[in-house]
Amino acid sequence: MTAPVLSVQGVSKTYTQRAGLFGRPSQTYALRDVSFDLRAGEILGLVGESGSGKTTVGRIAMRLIDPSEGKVYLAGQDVTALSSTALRPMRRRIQLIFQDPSASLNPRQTIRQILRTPLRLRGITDDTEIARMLAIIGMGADALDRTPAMFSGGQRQRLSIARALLMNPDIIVADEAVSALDVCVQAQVVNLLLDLRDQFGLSILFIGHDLGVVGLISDRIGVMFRGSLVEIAPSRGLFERPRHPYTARLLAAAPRQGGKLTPHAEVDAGRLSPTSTEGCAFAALCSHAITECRTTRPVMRETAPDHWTACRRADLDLRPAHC
Ligand SMILES: Nc1ncnc2c1ncn2[C@@H]1O[C@H](COP(=O)(O)OP(=O)(O)OP(=O)(O)O)[C@@H](O)[C@H]1O
Repeated sequence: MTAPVLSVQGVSKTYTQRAGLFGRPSQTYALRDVSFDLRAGEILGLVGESGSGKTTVGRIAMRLIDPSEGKVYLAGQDVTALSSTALRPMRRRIQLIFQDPSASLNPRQTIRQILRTPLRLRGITDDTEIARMLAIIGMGADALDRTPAMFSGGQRQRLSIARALLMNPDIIVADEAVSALDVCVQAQVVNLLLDLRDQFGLSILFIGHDLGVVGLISDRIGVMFRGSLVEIAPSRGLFERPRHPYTARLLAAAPRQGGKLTPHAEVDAGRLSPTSTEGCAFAALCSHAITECRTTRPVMRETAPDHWTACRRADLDLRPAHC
């Protein structure tokens, strides 16, 4: 069996805090003994309430911060032991997408300049890959001379995904990457990430607090609670048979659509018709768009490729105004 693309083993992170100027320092655990593997082409979701340690896991996986204990392996190599110089070529393999693309795209640069930066870092001087990447994210060459402010939030997030992909990574860490977007636009970005996984075999660590969205995009889900990974299971199994009481509480508290949180049961019951025209139009409807992207796409692509392409185009052209 091949090594996981990312392996986090027994990782803990403590911070030292002092109560007031003269207070005694005390240690707080941001993470406690967290272990998991991310496999090639897998989307692993991480959910949990605010402060449960999700972002810390992502930052340690990227070695933006060091763990207090434990090891992180990228493609089998222990990166916790590497110096910052030795780490540099490894860093390219794992790219981060933030919640707020406005903060990560330089407002004074054009999209051409922004997308050229990762290519230059790879020593590539021609722009062919930029045009190809724009097509993948559903944009044309007319985007190149504009600045980030001239795009919607969803378009900016797609552009930041393009920039990350131009580094040619194996892994994307998407930290609350769709949380700030309207639900329609969330569906577009979720669709795009699923496409990228299918096309390029990318592995994605998808961090979020919305169990509905995380459940739909992820193959497996890890549940974080007060710094510990209390449960990790295939997405469907976790929804249907949560093993940890905290997971059950999260599921009970999650907002539902039509009384159901998970779309799997809807598909099984034949309530979604993946290849019908209504199914396609349905995909563009906000509250069901995310549901659709996970459940109908693989079937639609196999059985009705033209329909799937049309549907995907419609989905990419969707504007928040239609919500
Ligand atoms: N630099 C730091 N110094 C001290 N404590 C920190 C630091 N960074 C994170 N923490 C603490 O570690 C814990 C985990 O934080 P983290 O941001 O990973 O949680 P999270 O699940 O991503 O939360 P959110 O969803 O709100 O982003 C929190 O209690 C946080 O206050």
